[in-house]
Amino acid sequence: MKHALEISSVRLLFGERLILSDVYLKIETGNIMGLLGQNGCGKSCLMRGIYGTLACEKSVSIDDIYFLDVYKHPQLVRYLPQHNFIPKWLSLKHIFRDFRVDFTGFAELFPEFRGREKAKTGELSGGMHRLVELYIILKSDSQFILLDEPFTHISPVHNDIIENTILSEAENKGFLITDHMYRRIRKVSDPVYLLSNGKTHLVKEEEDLRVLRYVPR
Ligand SMILES: Nc1ncnc2c1ncn2[C@@H]1O[C@H](COP(=O)(O)OP(=O)(O)OP(=O)(O)O)[C@@H](O)[C@H]1O
Repeated sequence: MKHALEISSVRLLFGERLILSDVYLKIETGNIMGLLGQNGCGKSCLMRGIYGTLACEKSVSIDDIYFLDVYKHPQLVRYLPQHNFIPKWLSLKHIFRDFRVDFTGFAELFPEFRGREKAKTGELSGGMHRLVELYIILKSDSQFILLDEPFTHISPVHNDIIENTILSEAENKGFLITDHMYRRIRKVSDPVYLLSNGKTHLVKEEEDLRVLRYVPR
C-alpha cells in the first residue's frame, strides 16, 4: 500500500535568526528524497521538526492525518539522529529483539558481526556502532524513515551494502536522507533538494550544487 508523508509551512526561528521558512516536502512510499546543505543550514532541525522532537511551526501529515509528535508512532516514522542513540551497555541481541529486526540477516550482510550477538555496543568500534543503529532503523517496520548522516563514519564497502539495503527497503517505505557525501545522496535519491537560506531548491545536476555554492567552483 502506498502512503504519503507531507510536510508544509515549516518555519523555525532561533531568536532573530530564521533557520527554516515555508519548507514543503512530499515523500511517498517508494521515494528516496535527498537533502543537501551547508553545515548549519538547518537539515537536522528540519528532520527533528518533522519527527516532533524540536518545536517549530509546521504541518506534518501522513495520508492526510495530521501529527504534532509523529515520534510517538514508530510504526509510521523512524528517525536516525546524527549522534549515537543506543546506550553502550545494550547487547546486539537485545537491540535487534527490541526493534524486531533479524540479526542473522544483518550478520550475513556484515560477516564481521557473526557470533557477536552477545556483544554490547560499547565493545564495538564507532563505525560498527553506527552501522548497527543505521541498519535497525532502516530495516524497522515503519512507513517512513528519516536518516541524518547515514553514510558518515561508515566505510565505503559497507556504504555500498547500505545503499542497496535502502534501495530494497524503499519498495515498501519512503525515505528522507541527508548527508555531506553528496555523490552518494545523488546516486541513491530522487529527487534531491538543497536547503539554503531556509528554503529548498531542487537539484537536477551537479552544476546546480556549484551555483548554490554547496560545492566549490
Ligand atoms: N537549540 C538551538 N538553539 C539555537 N540555535 C540552534 C539550536 N539548535 C540548532 N541551532 C542552530 O540552527 C542551525 C541549524 O542547525 P542544524 O543542526 O539543523 O544544521 P545542519 O544543517 O544539520 O548542519 P550540519 O551539516 O553541520 O549537521 C545552526 O546554525 C545551529 O547552530
